[in-house]
Amino acid sequence: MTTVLKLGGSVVTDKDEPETVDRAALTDAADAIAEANGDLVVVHGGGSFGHPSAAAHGVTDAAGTHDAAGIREIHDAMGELNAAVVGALQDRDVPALPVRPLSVAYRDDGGGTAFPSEPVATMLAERFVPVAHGDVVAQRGAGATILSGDEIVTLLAERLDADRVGVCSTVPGVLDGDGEVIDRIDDFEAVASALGESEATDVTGGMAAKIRALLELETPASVFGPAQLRTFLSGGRPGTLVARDSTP
Ligand SMILES: Nc1ncnc2c1ncn2[C@@H]1O[C@H](COP(=O)(O)OP(=O)(O)OP(=O)(O)O)[C@@H](O)[C@H]1O
Ligand SMILES: C=C(C)CCOP(=O)(O)O
Repeated sequence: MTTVLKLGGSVVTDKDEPETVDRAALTDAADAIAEANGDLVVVHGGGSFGHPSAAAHGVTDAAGTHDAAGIREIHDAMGELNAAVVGALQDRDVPALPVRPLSVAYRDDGGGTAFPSEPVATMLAERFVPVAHGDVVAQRGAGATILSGDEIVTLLAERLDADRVGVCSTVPGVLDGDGEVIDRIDDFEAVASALGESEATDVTGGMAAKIRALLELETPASVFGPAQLRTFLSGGRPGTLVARDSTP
């Protein structure tokens, strides 16, 4: 059983304070992951590390830069957060290892992304827990652009033929216009009017971009909040199920 789990940057950082880890939330998430069984790939987002730094350099998932110092700054900020996540997991005896996208992933001039999955698959085969993150990556014709953790989740889930996909964000699921959790989404347009951007600085499009990415997947994905992480990791389906067909 292979599970790909995204830990939202908004969960593991304080999105209102620049480059600040939310230690309590990260500890809770690491405790839940330490109890999980099966092959697990963790991907985390940018939160108050990647997003402000990308915004400061005018870089998004569509707008690139050739400023090498700026690219390094974004990558370093994400490296710092990645070290905190890997460290919290290793502190709980989870055999976590960092996976840094800038060194392996790239985009073509149409924005198509390649993320070689062999290093991740080999880590899994050796019983490690790979921990990748949203990052800045080279893009042909554009310098470098932002690759979101959500897109990495979909790319790795496909390449690794994942059985389960979970996206843990600060919200208990995707909310409708009345603030109620939507049980299931199989069509973007049906929910588009309720989907917005993130409330914090976010260069990759918040919930709307997340749902678009997850609807590309063959494997159904769950979107849920931190309080439901254990439920998801023990086989439950909390929050919103994003599934483009009738697969359960
Ligand atoms: N209909 C909606 N339902 C739920 N959340 C929504 C909705 N519309 C907009 N949002 C916003 O989307 C945010 C989640 O997207 P965001 O990209 O910030 O999360 P994340 O993946 O946890 O963080 P990061 O992008 O840093 O990894 C929520 O915190 C909320 O502010
Ligand atoms: C902003 C950077 C560098 C990463 C974005 O990843 P996301 O938070 O998953 O959208």
